[in-house]
Amino acid sequence: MSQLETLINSSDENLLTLLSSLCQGAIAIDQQCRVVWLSEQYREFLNLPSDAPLTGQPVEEILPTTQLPRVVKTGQPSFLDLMQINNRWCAVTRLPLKNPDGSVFGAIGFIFYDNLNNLQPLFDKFARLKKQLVSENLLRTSKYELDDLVGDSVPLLKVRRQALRAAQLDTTILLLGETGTGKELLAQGIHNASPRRDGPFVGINMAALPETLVESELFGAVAGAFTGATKSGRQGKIQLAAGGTLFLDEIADISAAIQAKLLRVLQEREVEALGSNRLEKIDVRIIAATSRNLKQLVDQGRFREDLYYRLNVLPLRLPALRERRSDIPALCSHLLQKIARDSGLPAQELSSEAITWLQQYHWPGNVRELHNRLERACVMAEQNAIYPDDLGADDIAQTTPAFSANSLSQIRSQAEVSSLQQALQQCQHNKTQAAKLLGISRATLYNRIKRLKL
Ligand SMILES: Nc1ncnc2c1ncn2[C@@H]1O[C@H](COP(=O)(O)OP(=O)(O)OP(=O)(O)O)[C@@H](O)[C@H]1O
Repeated sequence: MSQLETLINSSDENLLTLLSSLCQGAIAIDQQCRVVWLSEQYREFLNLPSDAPLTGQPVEEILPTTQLPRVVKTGQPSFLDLMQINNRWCAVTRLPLKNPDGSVFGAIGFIFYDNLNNLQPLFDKFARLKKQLVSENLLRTSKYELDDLVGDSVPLLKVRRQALRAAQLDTTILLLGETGTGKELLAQGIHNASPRRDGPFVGINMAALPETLVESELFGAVAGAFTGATKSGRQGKIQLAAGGTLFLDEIADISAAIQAKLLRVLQEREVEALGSNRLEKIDVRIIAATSRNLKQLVDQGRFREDLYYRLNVLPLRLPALRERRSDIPALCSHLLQKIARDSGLPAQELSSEAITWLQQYHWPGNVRELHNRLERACVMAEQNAIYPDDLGADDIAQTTPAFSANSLSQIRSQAEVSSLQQALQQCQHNKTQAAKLLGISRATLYNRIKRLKL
């Protein structure tokens, strides 16, 4: 029996009666964040049947948006928070339960929802400010759920299962996979399946930022910290993600200086804004992603080994599209419907020739390239269905390289070089258009050009 259960059971109900009378709902959880006690009133408020066995269950299963686990983890109370439960505004107070030595053995939460009329102006203001933050793009909301990851091939189902389990833990996640395989989509899905789903989801593409801006974008800057810094200073993405998830895309593309600063964030959970000498505690879950071989970069001395191990706590690998060709038909129908919805045009059909071509193409840009080719086809198609030419098949020399003793990575590089060259040629060296055609970001295209020494 846990310490908390002993405490509750030994109080011959007095403690429980007292707690229940103080508020309109109360819940106690233990150190493992399992429910130890729930007041009758709270049970009714949550519409839970009176015979449903609740004790012993992870608290998130009863209250998906609860913040009590954070109180257990940090030992910090939150005296007044506003949250919506069952579409009703509630004022919530959460307290950690501590041993005399300060260690936390549980937490208790109280909610108030009746007679809150005097708090209505506060609720209105809170809702208004939240809306304003979203509209000013300061509070990012993530739109994708794990179910939006289309496909039922074995490797996709595996990664979706792993992601669902990973979402419940608060550890750092490293998403691996080629460009366009859905890493950002998966990161959003994990955030939305995690206890942090009500917090912000803040994404940052490390490769797209000029070196000079990375530091202030990520860690923030105090007023006047550098030439061009705003008068009021700038909040960093890490601070903006407080209480939520920070998604660091293209993590391999950061300088040694940023690697060192990020290591401190991961190790100490502290951040120091540019120009400040104050360390600020932060509460974010980090999901990093890369399409590059991070371990190889570590071996080459181009990425810090200690940072690599801090990031690689829970690696999830997204399969390339060519490794899950059986998902192509479902993806096509999903993407064609999306394109039709976005453009307002009727959804196009694929000819059997197009399906064959889609199944055998090597997809260097993965799902993003599939989306772009289908979008282009919807514009190009002159007949009542999409044909391979509409998908740009004639632009690609689809020559299967004759087998030689080349290593897989050599073959892959050759394929990359040839598709990059063709795309650049086709777009008269306009990099934005070439990146779009290949289904990769401009930053990725620049990286590839540099890496492949084109
Ligand atoms: N399994 C999938 N189901 C549906 N859509 C997908 C899937 N995978 C990727 N997509 C779509 O493909 C596009 C690219 O995905 P995303 O941006 O998540 O890839 P990425 O791996 O993060 O790419 P990069 O490495 O270039 O940043 C997005 O429009 C995304 O919605």
